[in-house]
Amino acid sequence: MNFGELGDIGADRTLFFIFGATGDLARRKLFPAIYSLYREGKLSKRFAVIGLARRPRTNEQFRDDVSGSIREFARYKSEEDKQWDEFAGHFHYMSLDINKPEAFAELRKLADLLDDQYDIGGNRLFYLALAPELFGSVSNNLKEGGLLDSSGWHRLVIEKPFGYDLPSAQKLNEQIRQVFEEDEIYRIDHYLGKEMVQNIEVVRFANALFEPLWNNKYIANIQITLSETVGVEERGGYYDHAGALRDMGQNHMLQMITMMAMEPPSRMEPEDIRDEKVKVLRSLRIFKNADEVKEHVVRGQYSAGELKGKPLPAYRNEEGVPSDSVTETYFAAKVFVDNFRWAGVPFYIRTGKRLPVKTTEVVVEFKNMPENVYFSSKTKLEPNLLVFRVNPTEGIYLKMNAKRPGSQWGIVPIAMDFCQSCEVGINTPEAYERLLFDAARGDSTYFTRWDEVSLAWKFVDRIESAWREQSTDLQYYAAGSWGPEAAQQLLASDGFKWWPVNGQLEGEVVWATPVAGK
Ligand SMILES: NC(=O)C1=CN([C@@H]2O[C@H](COP(=O)(O)OP(=O)(O)OC[C@H]3O[C@@H](n4cnc5c(N)ncnc54)[C@H](OP(=O)(O)O)[C@@H]3O)[C@@H](O)[C@H]2O)C=CC1
Ligand SMILES: O=C1O[C@H](COP(=O)(O)O)[C@@H](O)[C@H](O)[C@H]1O
Repeated sequence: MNFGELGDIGADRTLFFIFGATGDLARRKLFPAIYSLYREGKLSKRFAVIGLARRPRTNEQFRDDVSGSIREFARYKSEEDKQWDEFAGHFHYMSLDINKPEAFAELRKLADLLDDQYDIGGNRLFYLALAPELFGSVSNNLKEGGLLDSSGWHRLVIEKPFGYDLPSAQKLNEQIRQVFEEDEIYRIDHYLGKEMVQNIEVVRFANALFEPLWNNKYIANIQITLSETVGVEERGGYYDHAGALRDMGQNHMLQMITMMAMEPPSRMEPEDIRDEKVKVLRSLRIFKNADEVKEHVVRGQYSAGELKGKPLPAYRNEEGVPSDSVTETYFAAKVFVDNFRWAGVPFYIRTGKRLPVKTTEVVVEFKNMPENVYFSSKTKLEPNLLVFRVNPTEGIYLKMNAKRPGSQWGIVPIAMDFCQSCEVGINTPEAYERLLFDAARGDSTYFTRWDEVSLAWKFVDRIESAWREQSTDLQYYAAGSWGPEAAQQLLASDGFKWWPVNGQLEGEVVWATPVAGK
């Protein structure tokens, strides 16, 4: 299938500063992303990367690290790359302790040198792949060290978590705002870099089929599932401090709600889109008290269980997790967007570790047709579903009712299941590629603005404070199961159910993805 030209504006000349260049994020995501951009010709040839961390490394050692990371994680194979040495030559390393401001004067010298060598024009992108506690010091030291005196643009890209709650996020924001303007700050939420999350807007606003129905007259509910099979891996310390609501809810899940619920922007420009997303967050119903939280939010923690015959430990026995932890590894919630379009439509969201499958899906369940005379009493009419398959399979699934072939009035559910990842394969950009590309060309659409972040924290803080009051609400679920039973009840009490993820529904006839040339 031919998906045509991209039509994107290329990235500007850029000097990338990767703080935390010896860390996990740089290795798994950032170096491979830079490589893909280079291979696809999206990066200007006039670029350089300075890797920064405390560990000593020569340029050669650093280039070996980068090469290893690309061999392991990139979607293009470096072995087949005749230009590899040319690419690797753009990478430089400097050992630097962020807590030592004097090191930044040295960094400036290196930056000015590379700026001249690669004719970068003073454009600087500072990527902080670091613990958030260091964000303030880096920003300040960049300024004091003269790194922001170059003639081009300066952009700060920062990773989540952006704070622990609203007060800590405000403090963090004040620190970086002392140095950078809001429009120079690119806050990463990697879900916004995912192809199918970006596709939500297009499917909504480019199809006469959906937008007229996109409201409380025709939509019964919206379901968002982010399920993971993994536990907390090596991040027990961080995770136990955060929990599922802060780790996934405050950012990825609320962002997906905004994409589903926003009004059409006046233009497809970053600020117009972000303005509409902010309006959704302003319309989120904040639960009034702990009882309301209890009624609308389920939280759980995994106990020992198994998946595909493999025994799995309880969360409390994971490395770095206290044996008496009451941190949630799962939550499900019924959320309301109290505005004209969405009044009365529940948004059900759930996420958890150690669930049976890894998947991210957004399901739109349309209201059912009246069971009028046309339908025989024997026929159970299923609601229409539109599913955005975000991760790991990317695609769009649409379920309808049709006449059962050969019958008189029999009805059979049929589905169109478009598998984008099957079609596009290796050409699907990974989220970090998209986001690095956007940051380097100054497109902030898929980064979160401060007002979005602060409103999301306001919503989350209310739930967190209720949980602190009622810590006994934590429910246990066996690792490898779909979470606490109460999460099923959340929907059942409204006459709904969670739709199965990652697969077709029982009894339906699927129209496979049309394949080019067939
Ligand atoms: N890993 C992931 O998949 C994801 C990570 N994130 C976020 O990205 C950030 C980085 O995560 P991750 O890469 O996993 O973390 P790591 O712990 O793997 O890496 C941290 C990096 O920071 C460097 N560092 C620590 N202290 C200093 C210092 N004083 N001066 C200079 N460098 C320092 C370390 O290098 P050295 O010890 O050599 O100084 C290392 O390169 C975190 O905020 C995390 O929450 C967000 C989403 C996903
Ligand atoms: O931000 C995070 O996301 C990952 C899941 O991301 P995905 O792209 O693999 O779906 C999650 O594992 C992690 O806990 C969280 O910090």
